[in-house]
Amino acid sequence: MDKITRWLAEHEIAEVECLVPDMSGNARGKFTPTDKFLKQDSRLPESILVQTVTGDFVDEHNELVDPADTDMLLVPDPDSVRLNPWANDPTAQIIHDCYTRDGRPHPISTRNILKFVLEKYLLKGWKPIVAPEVEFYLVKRNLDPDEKLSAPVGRSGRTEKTRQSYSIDAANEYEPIIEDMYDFCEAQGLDADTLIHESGTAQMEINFLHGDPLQLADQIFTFKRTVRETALRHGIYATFMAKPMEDEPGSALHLHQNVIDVKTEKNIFVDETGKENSKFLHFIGGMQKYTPGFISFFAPNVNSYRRFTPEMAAPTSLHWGYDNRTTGLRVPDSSPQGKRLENRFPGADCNPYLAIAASLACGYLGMINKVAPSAPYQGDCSMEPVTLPRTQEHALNLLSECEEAAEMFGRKFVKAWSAIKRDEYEEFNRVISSWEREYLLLNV
Ligand SMILES: NC(=O)CC[C@H](N)C(=O)O
Repeated sequence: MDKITRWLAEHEIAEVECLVPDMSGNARGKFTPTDKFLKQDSRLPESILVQTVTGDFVDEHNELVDPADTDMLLVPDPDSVRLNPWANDPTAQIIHDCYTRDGRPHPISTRNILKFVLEKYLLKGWKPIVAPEVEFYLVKRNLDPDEKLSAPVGRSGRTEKTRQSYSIDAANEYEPIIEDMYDFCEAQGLDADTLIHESGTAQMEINFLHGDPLQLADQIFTFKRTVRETALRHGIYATFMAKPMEDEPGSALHLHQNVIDVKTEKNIFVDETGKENSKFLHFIGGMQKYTPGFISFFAPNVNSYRRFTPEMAAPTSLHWGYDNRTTGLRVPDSSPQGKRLENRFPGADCNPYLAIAASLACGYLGMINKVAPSAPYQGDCSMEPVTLPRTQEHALNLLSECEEAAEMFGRKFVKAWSAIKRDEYEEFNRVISSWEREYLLLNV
Protein backbone atom coordinates (compact mmCIF):
# COMPACT_ATOMS: atom_id res chain seq x y z
CA MET A 1 0.00 0.00 0.00
CA ASP A 2 2.98 2.32 0.63
CA LYS A 3 3.72 2.48 -3.08
CA ILE A 4 0.12 3.47 -3.83
CA THR A 5 0.01 6.04 -1.00
CA ARG A 6 3.19 7.68 -2.30
CA TRP A 7 1.92 7.73 -5.88
CA LEU A 8 -1.39 9.29 -4.87
CA ALA A 9 0.40 11.99 -2.87
CA GLU A 10 2.90 12.68 -5.65
CA HIS A 11 0.13 13.17 -8.18
CA GLU A 12 -2.09 15.10 -5.73
CA ILE A 13 -4.95 12.72 -6.43
CA ALA A 14 -8.34 13.78 -5.08
CA GLU A 15 -10.35 10.75 -6.06
CA VAL A 16 -9.77 7.07 -6.71
CA GLU A 17 -11.74 4.87 -9.08
CA CYS A 18 -11.72 1.38 -7.55
CA LEU A 19 -12.15 -0.85 -10.58
CA VAL A 20 -13.10 -4.50 -10.99
CA PRO A 21 -13.56 -6.18 -14.38
CA ASP A 22 -16.97 -7.83 -14.68
CA MET A 23 -17.81 -11.01 -16.63
CA SER A 24 -17.66 -9.11 -19.95
CA GLY A 25 -14.40 -7.39 -19.06
CA ASN A 26 -16.03 -4.03 -18.50
CA ALA A 27 -15.17 -1.76 -15.60
CA ARG A 28 -17.39 -1.86 -12.50
CA GLY A 29 -16.58 -0.24 -9.21
CA LYS A 30 -16.86 2.96 -7.26
CA PHE A 31 -15.34 6.39 -6.75
CA THR A 32 -13.74 7.06 -3.38
CA PRO A 33 -12.20 10.29 -2.10
CA THR A 34 -8.49 9.66 -1.60
CA ASP A 35 -8.50 10.09 2.20
CA LYS A 36 -11.30 7.55 2.56
CA PHE A 37 -9.57 5.17 0.16
CA LEU A 38 -6.43 5.26 2.28
CA LYS A 39 -8.27 4.76 5.57
CA GLN A 40 -10.68 1.96 4.76
CA ASP A 41 -10.66 -1.52 3.36
CA SER A 42 -12.46 -1.50 0.03
CA ARG A 43 -15.49 -3.70 -0.37
CA LEU A 44 -18.08 -4.21 -3.10
CA PRO A 45 -21.05 -6.55 -3.48
CA GLU A 46 -20.06 -9.90 -4.93
CA SER A 47 -22.85 -9.73 -7.51
CA ILE A 48 -20.96 -7.23 -9.67
CA LEU A 49 -18.80 -10.12 -10.83
CA VAL A 50 -21.72 -11.74 -12.61
CA GLN A 51 -22.79 -8.57 -14.41
CA THR A 52 -22.36 -8.51 -18.17
CA VAL A 53 -23.07 -6.29 -21.15
CA THR A 54 -26.71 -7.36 -20.97
CA GLY A 55 -27.04 -6.21 -17.36
CA ASP A 56 -27.38 -7.93 -14.03
CA PHE A 57 -27.57 -11.67 -14.08
CA VAL A 58 -30.32 -12.99 -11.85
CA ASP A 59 -28.97 -15.93 -9.94
CA GLU A 60 -32.27 -17.75 -9.42
CA HIS A 61 -30.82 -20.71 -7.59
CA ASN A 62 -28.43 -18.65 -5.49
CA GLU A 63 -25.58 -20.88 -6.54
CA LEU A 64 -23.11 -18.56 -8.15
CA VAL A 65 -22.78 -15.80 -5.63
CA ASP A 66 -23.64 -15.78 -1.95
CA PRO A 67 -27.44 -15.55 -1.58
CA ALA A 68 -27.04 -12.62 0.78
CA ASP A 69 -24.92 -10.85 -1.88
CA THR A 70 -22.27 -10.23 0.72
CA ASP A 71 -19.44 -7.86 0.10
CA MET A 72 -16.18 -9.23 -1.24
CA LEU A 73 -12.86 -7.76 -0.21
CA LEU A 74 -10.97 -5.69 -2.72
CA VAL A 75 -7.22 -5.36 -2.71
CA PRO A 76 -5.71 -2.66 -4.96
CA ASP A 77 -2.97 -3.88 -7.29
CA PRO A 78 -0.06 -1.40 -7.08
CA ASP A 79 1.02 -2.34 -10.63
CA SER A 80 -2.31 -1.12 -12.00
CA VAL A 81 -2.31 2.42 -10.60
CA ARG A 82 -2.85 4.92 -13.41
CA LEU A 83 -3.93 8.47 -13.88
CA ASN A 84 -7.40 8.92 -15.33
CA PRO A 85 -6.52 11.56 -17.94
CA TRP A 86 -10.10 12.48 -18.89
CA ALA A 87 -11.44 13.14 -15.38
CA ASN A 88 -11.93 16.76 -14.29
CA ASP A 89 -10.37 16.44 -10.85
CA PRO A 90 -7.04 14.65 -10.42
CA THR A 91 -8.24 11.05 -10.40
CA ALA A 92 -6.49 7.71 -10.18
CA GLN A 93 -7.80 4.45 -11.54
CA ILE A 94 -6.75 1.30 -9.72
CA ILE A 95 -7.69 -2.24 -10.65
CA HIS A 96 -8.54 -4.37 -7.63
CA ASP A 97 -8.18 -8.05 -6.89
CA CYS A 98 -11.28 -9.69 -5.44
CA TYR A 99 -11.20 -11.97 -2.41
CA THR A 100 -13.95 -13.88 -0.64
CA ARG A 101 -14.63 -12.88 2.94
CA ASP A 102 -12.57 -15.78 4.21
CA GLY A 103 -9.60 -14.46 2.23
CA ARG A 104 -9.51 -16.74 -0.84
CA PRO A 105 -9.09 -15.34 -4.36
CA HIS A 106 -12.68 -15.00 -5.56
CA PRO A 107 -13.47 -17.92 -7.91
CA ILE A 108 -15.74 -15.82 -10.15
CA SER A 109 -13.36 -12.91 -10.75
CA THR A 110 -12.11 -13.06 -14.33
CA ARG A 111 -8.80 -11.42 -13.37
CA ASN A 112 -8.29 -14.23 -10.88
CA ILE A 113 -8.95 -16.81 -13.61
CA LEU A 114 -5.99 -15.46 -15.56
CA LYS A 115 -3.89 -15.52 -12.41
CA PHE A 116 -4.82 -19.19 -11.82
CA VAL A 117 -3.56 -20.09 -15.29
CA LEU A 118 -0.35 -18.10 -14.82
CA GLU A 119 0.25 -19.94 -11.53
CA LYS A 120 0.09 -23.25 -13.39
CA TYR A 121 2.83 -22.02 -15.73
CA LEU A 122 4.91 -20.80 -12.81
CA LEU A 123 4.76 -24.22 -11.14
CA LYS A 124 6.54 -25.55 -14.24
CA GLY A 125 9.13 -22.75 -14.12
CA TRP A 126 7.55 -21.05 -17.16
CA LYS A 127 6.29 -17.56 -17.80
CA PRO A 128 4.10 -16.77 -20.82
CA ILE A 129 4.59 -13.57 -22.79
CA VAL A 130 1.81 -12.08 -24.92
CA ALA A 131 1.43 -9.29 -27.45
CA PRO A 132 -2.18 -8.38 -28.28
CA GLU A 133 -3.51 -6.55 -31.34
CA VAL A 134 -6.92 -4.96 -30.95
CA GLU A 135 -9.26 -3.91 -33.74
CA PHE A 136 -12.24 -1.59 -33.38
CA TYR A 137 -14.53 0.63 -35.44
CA LEU A 138 -15.32 4.29 -35.09
CA VAL A 139 -19.05 4.62 -35.74
CA LYS A 140 -21.62 7.37 -35.95
CA ARG A 141 -23.72 8.06 -32.90
CA ASN A 142 -27.17 6.67 -33.24
CA LEU A 143 -29.20 5.48 -30.33
CA ASP A 144 -31.90 3.72 -32.33
CA PRO A 145 -30.92 0.02 -32.31
CA ASP A 146 -33.25 -0.73 -35.24
CA GLU A 147 -31.36 1.61 -37.50
CA LYS A 148 -27.94 0.79 -38.87
CA LEU A 149 -26.32 1.94 -35.67
CA SER A 150 -22.91 1.12 -36.83
CA ALA A 151 -22.54 3.10 -40.02
CA PRO A 152 -18.83 3.82 -40.04
CA VAL A 153 -17.71 7.43 -39.89
CA GLY A 154 -15.56 8.93 -42.61
CA ARG A 155 -15.76 11.77 -45.10
CA SER A 156 -14.53 9.68 -47.93
CA GLY A 157 -17.39 7.17 -47.79
CA ARG A 158 -15.04 4.36 -48.66
CA THR A 159 -16.75 1.27 -49.97
CA GLU A 160 -15.71 -2.33 -50.12
CA LYS A 161 -14.08 -1.80 -53.51
CA THR A 162 -11.69 0.78 -52.17
CA ARG A 163 -10.93 -1.06 -48.95
CA GLN A 164 -7.31 -0.58 -48.05
CA SER A 165 -5.51 -1.98 -45.05
CA TYR A 166 -2.62 0.11 -43.80
CA SER A 167 -3.86 3.20 -45.66
CA ILE A 168 -2.05 6.17 -44.18
CA ASP A 169 -4.50 8.65 -45.69
CA ALA A 170 -7.41 6.82 -44.15
CA ALA A 171 -5.69 6.86 -40.78
CA ASN A 172 -4.94 10.57 -41.17
CA GLU A 173 -8.62 11.26 -41.65
CA TYR A 174 -9.14 10.34 -38.02
CA GLU A 175 -6.02 12.11 -36.85
CA PRO A 176 -7.55 14.34 -34.15
CA ILE A 177 -9.19 11.35 -32.46
CA ILE A 178 -6.10 9.23 -32.80
CA GLU A 179 -3.87 11.95 -31.40
CA ASP A 180 -6.08 12.22 -28.32
CA MET A 181 -6.10 8.45 -28.02
CA TYR A 182 -2.30 8.34 -28.03
CA ASP A 183 -2.10 11.19 -25.50
CA PHE A 184 -4.49 9.39 -23.18
CA CYS A 185 -2.58 6.12 -23.64
CA GLU A 186 0.69 7.85 -22.81
CA ALA A 187 -0.77 9.52 -19.71
CA GLN A 188 -1.84 6.08 -18.51
CA GLY A 189 1.43 4.33 -19.37
CA LEU A 190 -0.24 2.00 -21.91
CA ASP A 191 2.22 0.32 -24.27
CA ALA A 192 0.16 1.06 -27.38
CA ASP A 193 2.69 0.72 -30.18
CA THR A 194 1.58 1.09 -33.77
CA LEU A 195 -1.80 2.09 -35.08
CA ILE A 196 -2.93 1.16 -38.56
CA HIS A 197 -6.09 1.67 -40.52
CA GLU A 198 -7.56 -1.81 -41.01
CA SER A 199 -9.47 -2.99 -44.05
CA GLY A 200 -12.93 -1.98 -42.80
CA THR A 201 -14.06 1.61 -43.28
CA ALA A 202 -13.09 3.47 -40.08
CA GLN A 203 -11.65 0.26 -38.65
CA MET A 204 -8.46 0.73 -36.65
CA GLU A 205 -5.95 -1.66 -35.15
CA ILE A 206 -3.62 -0.97 -32.26
CA ASN A 207 -0.67 -3.24 -31.50
CA PHE A 208 0.65 -3.56 -27.99
CA LEU A 209 4.27 -4.26 -27.09
CA HIS A 210 4.81 -7.78 -25.79
CA GLY A 211 4.97 -8.42 -22.06
CA ASP A 212 3.41 -9.91 -18.96
CA PRO A 213 -0.07 -11.39 -19.64
CA LEU A 214 -1.76 -9.89 -16.57
CA GLN A 215 -0.27 -6.47 -17.28
CA LEU A 216 -1.44 -6.66 -20.88
CA ALA A 217 -4.94 -7.81 -19.95
CA ASP A 218 -5.09 -4.79 -17.62
CA GLN A 219 -3.87 -2.60 -20.47
CA ILE A 220 -6.54 -3.82 -22.89
CA PHE A 221 -9.20 -3.39 -20.20
CA THR A 222 -7.97 0.21 -19.74
CA PHE A 223 -7.49 0.78 -23.45
CA LYS A 224 -11.10 -0.12 -24.29
CA ARG A 225 -12.32 2.46 -21.77
CA THR A 226 -9.89 4.98 -23.22
CA VAL A 227 -10.96 4.47 -26.82
CA ARG A 228 -14.66 4.71 -25.95
CA GLU A 229 -14.04 7.85 -23.93
CA THR A 230 -11.94 9.51 -26.66
CA ALA A 231 -14.53 8.76 -29.33
CA LEU A 232 -17.31 10.24 -27.19
CA ARG A 233 -15.31 13.43 -26.80
CA HIS A 234 -15.32 13.70 -30.59
CA GLY A 235 -19.05 13.07 -30.83
CA ILE A 236 -18.76 9.52 -32.15
CA TYR A 237 -18.72 5.99 -30.74
CA ALA A 238 -16.04 3.34 -30.76
CA THR A 239 -17.17 -0.26 -30.91
CA PHE A 240 -15.36 -3.50 -30.12
CA MET A 241 -18.31 -5.57 -31.30
CA ALA A 242 -16.96 -8.64 -33.14
CA LYS A 243 -19.06 -8.15 -36.28
CA PRO A 244 -20.82 -4.79 -36.22
CA MET A 245 -21.57 -4.60 -39.96
CA GLU A 246 -22.70 -7.28 -42.36
CA ASP A 247 -20.51 -6.24 -45.26
CA GLU A 248 -17.39 -5.17 -43.43
CA PRO A 249 -14.73 -7.31 -41.73
CA GLY A 250 -15.14 -8.18 -38.09
CA SER A 251 -12.86 -6.97 -35.31
CA ALA A 252 -10.36 -9.30 -33.70
CA LEU A 253 -8.14 -9.40 -30.67
CA HIS A 254 -5.17 -11.35 -31.95
CA LEU A 255 -2.82 -12.76 -29.34
CA HIS A 256 0.85 -13.45 -30.04
CA GLN A 257 2.20 -15.80 -27.40
CA ASN A 258 5.41 -17.44 -26.37
CA VAL A 259 6.75 -18.87 -23.14
CA ILE A 260 10.05 -18.17 -21.41
CA ASP A 261 11.96 -20.14 -18.80
CA VAL A 262 11.72 -18.18 -15.54
CA LYS A 263 15.39 -18.77 -14.67
CA THR A 264 17.12 -18.31 -18.01
CA GLU A 265 14.51 -16.01 -19.61
CA LYS A 266 15.05 -18.01 -22.82
CA ASN A 267 12.14 -18.77 -25.13
CA ILE A 268 11.20 -22.41 -24.41
CA PHE A 269 9.82 -22.84 -27.95
CA VAL A 270 13.30 -23.16 -29.50
CA ASP A 271 16.35 -25.36 -28.85
CA GLU A 272 19.97 -24.16 -28.43
CA THR A 273 20.44 -23.89 -32.17
CA GLY A 274 17.35 -21.66 -32.47
CA LYS A 275 15.19 -24.33 -34.11
CA GLU A 276 11.57 -24.73 -33.00
CA ASN A 277 11.21 -27.73 -30.70
CA SER A 278 8.57 -30.22 -29.59
CA LYS A 279 7.24 -27.87 -26.87
CA PHE A 280 6.30 -25.40 -29.56
CA LEU A 281 4.57 -28.08 -31.62
CA HIS A 282 2.73 -29.34 -28.53
CA PHE A 283 1.65 -25.79 -27.72
CA ILE A 284 0.15 -25.57 -31.23
CA GLY A 285 -1.37 -29.06 -30.82
CA GLY A 286 -2.97 -27.93 -27.58
CA MET A 287 -4.43 -24.84 -29.20
CA GLN A 288 -5.94 -27.06 -31.89
CA LYS A 289 -7.28 -29.69 -29.52
CA TYR A 290 -8.69 -27.50 -26.75
CA THR A 291 -9.84 -24.36 -28.59
CA PRO A 292 -13.32 -25.83 -29.27
CA GLY A 293 -13.91 -26.33 -25.53
CA PHE A 294 -12.64 -22.84 -24.71
CA ILE A 295 -14.06 -21.02 -27.72
CA SER A 296 -16.84 -19.26 -25.82
CA PHE A 297 -14.09 -17.24 -24.12
CA PHE A 298 -12.77 -16.12 -27.53
CA ALA A 299 -16.28 -15.53 -28.86
CA PRO A 300 -18.35 -14.55 -25.83
CA ASN A 301 -21.42 -12.98 -27.43
CA VAL A 302 -24.14 -14.13 -29.83
CA ASN A 303 -22.72 -11.73 -32.39
CA SER A 304 -19.15 -13.10 -32.07
CA TYR A 305 -19.99 -16.15 -34.22
CA ARG A 306 -20.94 -13.99 -37.20
CA ARG A 307 -17.25 -13.07 -37.47
CA PHE A 308 -16.17 -16.63 -38.28
CA THR A 309 -16.85 -16.35 -42.01
CA PRO A 310 -14.45 -17.35 -44.78
CA GLU A 311 -14.13 -13.90 -46.40
CA MET A 312 -12.47 -11.12 -44.50
CA ALA A 313 -9.35 -12.67 -42.85
CA ALA A 314 -11.23 -14.20 -39.94
CA PRO A 315 -10.60 -17.82 -38.93
CA THR A 316 -13.08 -20.58 -39.67
CA SER A 317 -11.19 -23.75 -38.77
CA LEU A 318 -8.48 -25.06 -36.46
CA HIS A 319 -5.66 -25.24 -39.00
CA TRP A 320 -2.27 -23.66 -38.38
CA GLY A 321 0.37 -22.43 -40.77
CA TYR A 322 3.66 -20.58 -41.24
CA ASP A 323 3.05 -16.92 -41.85
CA ASN A 324 -0.42 -17.75 -43.10
CA ARG A 325 -3.11 -15.22 -42.18
CA THR A 326 -5.89 -17.45 -43.48
CA THR A 327 -5.31 -19.94 -40.64
CA GLY A 328 -6.60 -19.30 -37.11
CA LEU A 329 -3.17 -20.21 -35.72
CA ARG A 330 -0.25 -18.47 -37.38
CA VAL A 331 3.48 -18.80 -36.82
CA PRO A 332 4.87 -15.39 -37.81
CA ASP A 333 8.34 -15.07 -39.34
CA SER A 334 10.65 -14.22 -36.48
CA SER A 335 14.08 -14.48 -34.92
CA PRO A 336 14.58 -17.59 -32.71
CA GLN A 337 14.02 -15.62 -29.49
CA GLY A 338 10.83 -14.19 -31.00
CA LYS A 339 9.39 -17.63 -31.96
CA ARG A 340 5.70 -17.39 -31.14
CA LEU A 341 2.20 -18.47 -32.08
CA GLU A 342 -0.49 -15.98 -33.03
CA ASN A 343 -3.98 -16.96 -31.91
CA ARG A 344 -6.39 -15.28 -34.34
CA PHE A 345 -9.61 -16.70 -32.86
CA PRO A 346 -10.54 -14.08 -30.24
CA GLY A 347 -12.91 -11.32 -31.26
CA ALA A 348 -12.36 -7.75 -30.03
CA ASP A 349 -15.51 -8.21 -27.93
CA CYS A 350 -13.89 -10.74 -25.60
CA ASN A 351 -13.01 -10.19 -21.97
CA PRO A 352 -9.20 -9.84 -22.28
CA TYR A 353 -8.56 -11.64 -18.98
CA LEU A 354 -10.57 -14.66 -20.09
CA ALA A 355 -9.35 -14.73 -23.68
CA ILE A 356 -5.70 -14.61 -22.61
CA ALA A 357 -6.37 -17.17 -19.86
CA ALA A 358 -8.14 -19.50 -22.31
CA SER A 359 -5.46 -19.18 -24.97
CA LEU A 360 -2.63 -19.86 -22.52
CA ALA A 361 -4.62 -22.71 -20.98
CA CYS A 362 -4.96 -24.44 -24.37
CA GLY A 363 -1.21 -24.13 -25.06
CA TYR A 364 -0.35 -25.28 -21.54
CA LEU A 365 -2.58 -28.36 -21.84
CA GLY A 366 -0.95 -29.15 -25.17
CA MET A 367 2.55 -29.04 -23.65
CA ILE A 368 1.56 -31.04 -20.56
CA ASN A 369 -0.32 -33.69 -22.55
CA LYS A 370 2.19 -33.64 -25.43
CA VAL A 371 -0.50 -33.10 -28.06
CA ALA A 372 0.79 -33.43 -31.62
CA PRO A 373 -0.46 -30.80 -34.08
CA SER A 374 -1.71 -31.50 -37.59
CA ALA A 375 0.62 -30.79 -40.52
CA PRO A 376 1.00 -27.05 -41.19
CA TYR A 377 -1.55 -25.77 -43.70
CA GLN A 378 -0.30 -24.37 -46.96
CA GLY A 379 -2.35 -22.14 -49.21
CA ASP A 380 -5.67 -20.41 -48.69
CA CYS A 381 -7.35 -21.95 -45.69
CA SER A 382 -10.55 -19.98 -46.14
CA MET A 383 -11.49 -22.54 -48.83
CA GLU A 384 -11.67 -25.26 -46.16
CA PRO A 385 -15.03 -26.20 -44.58
CA VAL A 386 -16.05 -24.05 -41.62
CA THR A 387 -15.50 -26.15 -38.51
CA LEU A 388 -15.59 -23.53 -35.76
CA PRO A 389 -18.95 -23.30 -34.00
CA ARG A 390 -21.40 -20.93 -35.66
CA THR A 391 -23.57 -20.34 -32.61
CA GLN A 392 -23.08 -19.54 -28.98
CA GLU A 393 -25.20 -22.52 -28.03
CA HIS A 394 -22.86 -24.89 -29.86
CA ALA A 395 -19.86 -23.28 -28.15
CA LEU A 396 -21.44 -23.64 -24.72
CA ASN A 397 -22.21 -27.29 -25.38
CA LEU A 398 -18.53 -27.81 -26.25
CA LEU A 399 -17.55 -26.07 -23.02
CA SER A 400 -19.77 -28.35 -20.97
CA GLU A 401 -18.01 -31.37 -22.50
CA CYS A 402 -14.55 -29.94 -21.79
CA GLU A 403 -13.38 -31.29 -18.43
CA GLU A 404 -10.05 -29.48 -18.86
CA ALA A 405 -11.80 -26.09 -18.89
CA ALA A 406 -13.39 -26.83 -15.51
CA GLU A 407 -9.99 -27.93 -14.20
CA MET A 408 -8.13 -24.88 -15.47
CA PHE A 409 -10.75 -22.21 -14.67
CA GLY A 410 -12.53 -23.83 -11.70
CA ARG A 411 -15.91 -25.52 -11.69
CA LYS A 412 -17.70 -22.65 -10.05
CA PHE A 413 -16.48 -20.19 -12.64
CA VAL A 414 -17.43 -22.37 -15.60
CA LYS A 415 -20.86 -22.89 -14.07
CA ALA A 416 -21.34 -19.14 -13.65
CA TRP A 417 -20.13 -18.38 -17.17
CA SER A 418 -22.33 -21.05 -18.75
CA ALA A 419 -25.44 -19.98 -16.82
CA ILE A 420 -24.96 -16.33 -17.78
CA LYS A 421 -24.19 -17.01 -21.43
CA ARG A 422 -27.05 -19.49 -21.86
CA ASP A 423 -29.35 -16.91 -20.37
CA GLU A 424 -28.15 -14.32 -22.90
CA TYR A 425 -28.55 -16.80 -25.73
CA GLU A 426 -32.15 -17.52 -24.73
CA GLU A 427 -32.88 -13.81 -24.54
CA PHE A 428 -31.42 -13.28 -28.00
CA ASN A 429 -33.45 -16.19 -29.35
CA ARG A 430 -36.70 -14.70 -28.09
CA VAL A 431 -36.29 -11.68 -30.37
CA ILE A 432 -37.88 -12.03 -33.81
CA SER A 433 -35.42 -10.44 -36.21
CA SER A 434 -36.26 -8.05 -39.05
CA TRP A 435 -34.95 -10.72 -41.48
CA GLU A 436 -37.59 -13.17 -40.26
CA ARG A 437 -40.32 -10.56 -40.56
CA GLU A 438 -39.17 -9.56 -44.04
CA TYR A 439 -39.09 -13.06 -45.52
CA LEU A 440 -41.51 -15.07 -43.45
CA LEU A 441 -44.33 -12.87 -42.21
CA LEU A 442 -46.28 -12.80 -45.45
CA ASN A 443 -44.66 -15.63 -47.37
CA VAL A 444 -45.11 -18.77 -45.32
N1 LIG B 1 -5.65 -7.89 -39.35
C1 LIG B 1 -6.24 -8.93 -39.83
O1 LIG B 1 -5.59 -9.92 -40.08
C2 LIG B 1 -7.74 -8.91 -39.99
C3 LIG B 1 -8.46 -9.77 -38.99
C4 LIG B 1 -9.97 -9.69 -39.12
N2 LIG B 1 -10.43 -8.35 -38.98
C5 LIG B 1 -10.68 -10.60 -38.09
O2 LIG B 1 -11.75 -10.30 -37.67
O3 LIG B 1 -10.18 -11.61 -37.69
